[in-house]
Amino acid sequence: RFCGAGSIDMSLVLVVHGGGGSNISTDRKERMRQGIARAATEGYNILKEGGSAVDAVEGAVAVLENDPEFNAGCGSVLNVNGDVEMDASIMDGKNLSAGAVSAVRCIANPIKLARLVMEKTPHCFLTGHGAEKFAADMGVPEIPVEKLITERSKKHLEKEKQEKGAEKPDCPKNTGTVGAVAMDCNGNLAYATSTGGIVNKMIGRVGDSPCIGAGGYADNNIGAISTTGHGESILKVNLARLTLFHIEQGKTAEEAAELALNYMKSKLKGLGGLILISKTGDWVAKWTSVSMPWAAAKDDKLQTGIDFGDTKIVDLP
Ligand SMILES: NC(=O)C[C@H](N)C(=O)O
Repeated sequence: RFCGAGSIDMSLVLVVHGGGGSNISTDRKERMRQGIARAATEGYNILKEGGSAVDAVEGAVAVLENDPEFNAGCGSVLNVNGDVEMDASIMDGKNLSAGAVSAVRCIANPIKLARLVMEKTPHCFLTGHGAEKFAADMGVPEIPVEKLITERSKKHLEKEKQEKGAEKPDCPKNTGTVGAVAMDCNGNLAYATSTGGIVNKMIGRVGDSPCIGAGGYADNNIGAISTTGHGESILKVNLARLTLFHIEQGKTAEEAAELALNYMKSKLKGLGGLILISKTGDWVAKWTSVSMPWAAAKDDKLQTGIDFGDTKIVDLP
């Protein structure tokens, strides 16, 4: 079934997140809320024009990678060397096709490279030099690293080095990882997640975001999910697949999200968040971190939030 404009299916759903983390300053909050709303609207419009769930999550995440407020693409946090190494992954729930890249540098949109890995290679995960060579072969422009580094990310690294604070599972400071989940007019599900990782990380550190089953998962028979938070904890519990497992066991999206996040918290003191759409089109945004910017577009309404209980709803044009 192709949905062109004019045959708008009300089951279209697009949810995005801007990373589970600690307190966000008031003016940054406003910029993040605007960014997250822009990304959700972009993804939802792709769905309304008949685009696939994969097109929508890629489009929404690319908007957030290009927004310097978020820890992905431009605005990524810096590693111990003051360099940017980015991770991203994407998955098509129709056939479980997946693509991921890790530790990539000097490209604007890691999520687009992850999609190319999914569609143009027999593999599902490329890393470091190999991923960069593949990007060059695919004609993805190389950009100077300075274009990805912001004043805020430089200050963030400086402060982190002074405080010598290694990221603790119970206080993830690195808000701003981005993700999206979508259901298209054919009922297909997809997810995309992209991040700069955690500030002051070791060179070559890979987090949960590019790992299928940890940073996200999509299966039309169950649901689509993108996660954020303390990467090492998320990897250890396979947070995305664990959440979907609970849905397979008959839990609602809400119950599944709560069970999986609470498991990570009780077992590892790991905090984080997730966005999820079940195969029935129910969606949820949940977090155990202090905050998580999120936005959801469905039935031509846009909901946004950052802290607990601050949801705003507006009509989409
Ligand atoms: N804020 C985040 O979501 C960070 C990401 N999960 C990582 O550990 O790389």
